[in-house]
Amino acid sequence: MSQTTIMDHPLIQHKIGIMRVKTTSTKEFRDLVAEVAMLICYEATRKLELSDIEIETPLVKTTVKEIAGKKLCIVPILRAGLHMADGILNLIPNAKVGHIGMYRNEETLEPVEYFCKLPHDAAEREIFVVDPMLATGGSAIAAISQLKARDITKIHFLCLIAAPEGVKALQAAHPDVDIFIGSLDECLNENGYILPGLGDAGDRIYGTK
Ligand SMILES: O=P(O)(O)OC[C@H]1O[C@H](OP(=O)(O)OP(=O)(O)O)[C@H](O)[C@@H]1O
Ligand SMILES: O=c1cc[nH]c(=O)[nH]1
Ligand SMILES: [Mg+2]
Repeated sequence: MSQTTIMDHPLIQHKIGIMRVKTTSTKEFRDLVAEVAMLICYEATRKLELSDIEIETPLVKTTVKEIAGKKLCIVPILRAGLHMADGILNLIPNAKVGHIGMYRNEETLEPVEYFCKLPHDAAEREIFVVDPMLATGGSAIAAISQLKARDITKIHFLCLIAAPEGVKALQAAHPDVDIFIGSLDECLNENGYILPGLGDAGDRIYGTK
């Protein structure tokens, strides 16, 4: 049974609050994307399986835990997801990274895919799809459908900000995918932007507006 988890950690709420401020600089915004992604990843990896290994401390032999299998893969949805992936790689540096390029048509709000490159053994991996914004849900739904078409089954979705409309659509389209959300906002506006939101995440990360 999949779950939707909304983060209530004070650090996440504090940092997302700074990201919402329109005068927050590109550099600070970018740094915060990586930091909040890392904090959400901490929760999203809570159920990873562990196995026992024998080691020697400087004093005795003992048994310690390690992540079983070590088959993880982060899949950022370009562009804005890219910097979330960088933050998460600080926590799980040996994860492989796949990329899905997707942008929203500004009039129809439909996602347009322009790139997909995944590790050759992606179907054997536990996948963390990352994108800061879940608005209508179209981009996340299309990206996850693309993964499932390649026989990938163990999928989690991580975002910084979600609209209720997007959460509902994603849950309906992919009920098997766990969703981790930094902040659940109020609604979408008439242009498909999240309110109160933080604006266009990609533009704010890369300074393109
Ligand atoms: O839930 P949706 O309605 O599909 O909207 C969310 C998408 O919109 C943004 O990407 P955008 O299209 O602006 O591309 P960018 O990352 O290149 O800026 C965001 O990063 C998501 O991918
Ligand atoms: O509010 C929104 C909605 C979609 N994409 C963004 O970057 N921001
Ligand atoms: Mg954008």
